[in-house]
Amino acid sequence: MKKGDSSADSWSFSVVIETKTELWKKLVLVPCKHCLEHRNMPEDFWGGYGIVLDAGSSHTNLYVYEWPAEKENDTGVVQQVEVCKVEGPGISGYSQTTEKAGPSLVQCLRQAEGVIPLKQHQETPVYLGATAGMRLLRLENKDAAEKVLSSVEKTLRSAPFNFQGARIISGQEEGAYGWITINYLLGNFKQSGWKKFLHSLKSVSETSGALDLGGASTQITFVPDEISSESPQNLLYFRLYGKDYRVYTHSFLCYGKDQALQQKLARDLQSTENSSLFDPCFHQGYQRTISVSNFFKNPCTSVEKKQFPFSQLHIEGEGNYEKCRRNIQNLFNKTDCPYSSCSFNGIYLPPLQGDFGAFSAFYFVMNFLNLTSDDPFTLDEVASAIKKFCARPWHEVKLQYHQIKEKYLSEYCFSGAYILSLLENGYEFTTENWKRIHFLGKIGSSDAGWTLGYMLNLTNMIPAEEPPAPPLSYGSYVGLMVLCSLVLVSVILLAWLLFHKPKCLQKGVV
Ligand SMILES: O=c1[nH]cnc2c1ncn2[C@@H]1O[C@H](COP(=O)(O)OP(=O)(O)O)[C@@H](O)[C@H]1O
Ligand SMILES: [Ca+2]
Repeated sequence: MKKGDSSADSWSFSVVIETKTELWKKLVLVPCKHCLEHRNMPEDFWGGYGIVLDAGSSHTNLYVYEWPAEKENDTGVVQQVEVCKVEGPGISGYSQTTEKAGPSLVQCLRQAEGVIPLKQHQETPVYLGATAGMRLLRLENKDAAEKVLSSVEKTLRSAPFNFQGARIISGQEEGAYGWITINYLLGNFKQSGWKKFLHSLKSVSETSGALDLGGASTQITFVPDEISSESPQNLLYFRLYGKDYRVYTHSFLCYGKDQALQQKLARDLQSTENSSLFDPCFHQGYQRTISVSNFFKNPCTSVEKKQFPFSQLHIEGEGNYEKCRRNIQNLFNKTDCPYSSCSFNGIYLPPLQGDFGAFSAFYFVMNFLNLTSDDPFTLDEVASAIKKFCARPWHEVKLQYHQIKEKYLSEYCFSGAYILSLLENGYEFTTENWKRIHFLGKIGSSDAGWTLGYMLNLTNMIPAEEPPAPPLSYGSYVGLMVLCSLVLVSVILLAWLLFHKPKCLQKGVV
């Protein structure tokens, strides 16, 4: 397979999805020495930069990562040094003008050129991973999705970096790489000292679960207490630093916050005979008009398609949080569950376990609502804060937050209510384990998201086996030598005292 062939999903990736037994679908991190050769990367790859473009449904972000020259024996050494938000929509927004998708990335690629030293440009790998917006476009119009990918590939190949592929990643990968990122940044994979000792007593290491909310999909990934083989497509197996991890993951397409709103509106439309609608999830006084004909082209709403005697729908806000929650609840089908336990829509979910890092739109929304403090808010406090915000009239909200984009501002009430519905009704977080959700924007200098995990894996930076202990540092070596010398001198002194007792002691003279 040729380098950079974006049509192949697994050509040079050290993550390969394979079915090892009937029961396990395994996502194995292969310790592949040869991977670097396959990817035309220099052997002395350590000490450099890597670029990942996160082509999300709403927009594309370019991240530059840097790692030190020494292959350190600890996690958390790879760091984000730059992020650039691409102007305009996500690449799936170029379905009508596919040739413009690639050029939209040029400005951020130039910015990366300024950050990375010139002599390292050629060896710097660049990857683009597209998520749910492109998964939806592929469902709606495969040809347009391919053209968009070709356009971005063309642009990335013309940049001075080492192009490594532009592809649509699966929801399972998105969940897995998000989980890898946050646990890598939190230092959960490699422990030292007492922490390592404590963890070695347990069969499974303590890791943090990952909750990712995008515009078009949402992912939940964690290590459950007991693993059942009921739903193999939700189970992944990793071996990292010599430890096995059995991870549950699921990605819900159409349940990112933008598509969830589209789904909600599509349902509301079913019960209206006229061209205007009151919506409890928008502030009182807020108005929006949507085109009905475009609305049902989207795979997330197409099942609700029917003929309407009007082409424009006029929406008016009511600002009623409780009604909004009831309205959103209809998106989660909790009736049929073919497994021992489910989240919604008949999808297996094992009992929730441990702490969770909630990032991307989970963080953006909760941060806007001032609900992300270190001393976590209770579930009741969060609900009443969102209720209060939803009840504020639109003119007042707009006046106070005039600097915020109207699209975001007008939807924070819906988004807050949706986040609570997803977590409380969808995944069934309770008042008790709500405390274990931590809303994270960054960990250190790096954004929480799937991109770092993706790059760490593709550059083979997380080994399957624990690397041998490093040689001692100079300081520790000197310290050890001094300690040995002291012990040796003490032993000689003690022996001398025992075998050559001073005469005064031998004669019992005091
Ligand atoms: O500052 C912000 N405030 C509120 N929402 C934001 C902000 N920045 C990004 N978002 C939202 O976060 C979500 C990011 O989703 P993304 O584009 O990654 O989609 P995907 O992961 O489903 O492909 C979108 O809904 C976007 O509108
Ligand atoms: Ca995303």
